Amino acid sequence: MLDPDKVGQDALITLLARTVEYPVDFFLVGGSLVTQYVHQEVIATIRRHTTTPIVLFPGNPLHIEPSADAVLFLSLISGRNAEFLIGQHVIAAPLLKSSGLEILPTGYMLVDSGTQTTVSYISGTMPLPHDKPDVAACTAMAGEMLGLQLMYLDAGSGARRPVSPAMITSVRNVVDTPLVVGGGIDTGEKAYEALKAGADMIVVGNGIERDPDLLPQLSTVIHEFNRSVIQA
Ligand SMILES: CC(C)=CCC/C(C)=C/CC/C(C)=C/CC/C(C)=C/COP(=O)(O)OP(=O)(O)O
Ligand SMILES: O=P(O)(O)OC[C@@H](O)CO
Ligand SMILES: [Mg+2]
Repeated sequence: MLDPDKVGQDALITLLARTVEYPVDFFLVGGSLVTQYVHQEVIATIRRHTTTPIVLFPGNPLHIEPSADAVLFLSLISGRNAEFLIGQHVIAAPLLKSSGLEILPTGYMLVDSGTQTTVSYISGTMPLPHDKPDVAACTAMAGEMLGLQLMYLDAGSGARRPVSPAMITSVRNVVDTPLVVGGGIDTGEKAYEALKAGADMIVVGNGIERDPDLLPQLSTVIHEFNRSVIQA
């Protein structure tokens, strides 16, 4: 995940060069609260260096940028704030319709990580309790029944503790949609735990921003994990 406010041009180019050797599946571009509207520039830089698909991760309709490939159309189903369940979507719909972006209807679930996260504050919602996998499972089930095509469990950017393996597994067991997990994954071990518990995709932001050497470590972990799944 690339936060348009945090990625400097030089660091971005260095990171993009490293993804040639250690590829990622997608670049997520976005943030809850963006202060520098440089999505277009960040996307143009990514395009100059790779052909990896670019997916918007928007906090509100101002973050829509048609030069990306797709957008996570997030409905914040862990919360009870109508604005983030459907309100912002009504505002964004005509823009998205004419944008040409692929729309990925996503059940977005915030999970408590011990401290208040930017997303929880900005959305004015309470996250799911960290130790209640059943609540997460029922939320995801309802999201799938409503037609959402992707589930995203997020402990929030820079979370002290990531989503627990128990919660990931309980969601994995009840829905057929792909499952994305993010927030606080800053070591190879945490990435492996999330994959082993049932995540199909992991999102890493702060960890790689802080330590670019995490990228090769994660790449190794993911390759080893995929190899072990193929052999089993
Ligand atoms: C319908 C459209 C286009 C937008 C609304 C989308 C909704 C409902 C968003 C849900 C709530 C929200 C504010 C999500 C933002 C998720 C996000 C991009 C998180 C990235 O992390 P940050 O919270 O920015 O991390 P930092 O605190 O590290 O900057
Ligand atoms: O920055 P981190 O903690 O990796 O979190 C990424 C993403 O899941 C945040 O929404
Ligand atoms: Mg941010």
